[in-house]
Amino acid sequence: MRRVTLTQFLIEQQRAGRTTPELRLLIEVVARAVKAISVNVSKGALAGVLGEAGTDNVQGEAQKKLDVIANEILLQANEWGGHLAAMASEEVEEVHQIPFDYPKGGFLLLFDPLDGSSNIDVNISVGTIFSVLRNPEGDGEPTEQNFLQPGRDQVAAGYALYGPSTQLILTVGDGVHGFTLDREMGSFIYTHPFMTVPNETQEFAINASNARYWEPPVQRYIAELQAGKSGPRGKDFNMRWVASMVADVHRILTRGGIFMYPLDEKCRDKGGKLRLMYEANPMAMIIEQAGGAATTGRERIMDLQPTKLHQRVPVVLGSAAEVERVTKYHLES
Ligand SMILES: O=P(O)(O)OC[C@H]1O[C@](O)(COP(=O)(O)O)[C@@H](O)[C@@H]1O
Ligand SMILES: [Mg+2]
Ligand SMILES: [Mg+2]
Repeated sequence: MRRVTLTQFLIEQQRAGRTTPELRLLIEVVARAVKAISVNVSKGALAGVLGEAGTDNVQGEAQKKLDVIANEILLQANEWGGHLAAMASEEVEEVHQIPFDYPKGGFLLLFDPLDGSSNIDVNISVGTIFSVLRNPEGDGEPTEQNFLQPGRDQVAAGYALYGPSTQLILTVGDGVHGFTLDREMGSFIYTHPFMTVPNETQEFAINASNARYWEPPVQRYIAELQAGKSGPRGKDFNMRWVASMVADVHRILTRGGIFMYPLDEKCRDKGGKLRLMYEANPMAMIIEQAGGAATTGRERIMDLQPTKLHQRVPVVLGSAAEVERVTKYHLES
């Protein structure tokens, strides 16, 4: 069987006019960084990368060593070859400018370097999430304001999943494509063309320990699922919660389902739990490109006008029919 590498796939996309040489190279640099992160993640205790870093990030969360390592790998790789003007990361408070003596590129890169940090030390899947925007300053130096573009303006989005195998999932606005890392060859191989989310599902993902804080529409929706065959839905539902958004979303992309981190009394002051610019927006683009839907419970995530780089939002995404139902319950309440 002919094996198509990520590079070959991207060249095909470029030939078909779906991407530019600059965007192709940017994605290749991100993929190279992902390989380096994958090596560190898989070595675990052997490389001494587990445990706390002893520092807090901008959001006041304790950083793990791998949060810091993954962030450094992505920043360094992209400073020197990513056709970028600037970057933004979950682990960095301010916009990270590309060094001054280097020509500015036309894109902005945003990322969550290590998603699912609480799973690092217990050897459960973690990931990296990224989003690419245009630099509205042309070749000028971007400000935080320049990053505050709605998700519908993303030119590419993707994530890497460091699981039993390392996978890279990518969209440049023409469907969702999956690649699996061949560790011996060091190449990402095109294994999952045009991934789609089934419209209906019997599986849901939510942190049920927050049930007492949920709003009434979420209480109603989950109670109906839990009622199973004898309830209004007339069928049984199963539940899964990895607590790594990348892993939970990847399951939904593979076999359908709904993922929710809704607004609740615990996270109301912050606006939600998950970050808009480098968690919700890229995942929303991927899920929509795969035929699913993504809302805050009230509005489409990709239509939100961001107000802050590290803004948090409620997230409801996955199989379209289920997301529509949850959104309808919110709008009716
Ligand atoms: O600990 P909880 O409430 O289950 O939250 C899990 C969620 O938090 C996150 O781990 C947040 O991501 P980070 O690890 O990048 O901070 C998501 O991946 C996941 O969906
Ligand atoms: Mg995260
Ligand atoms: Mg993170």
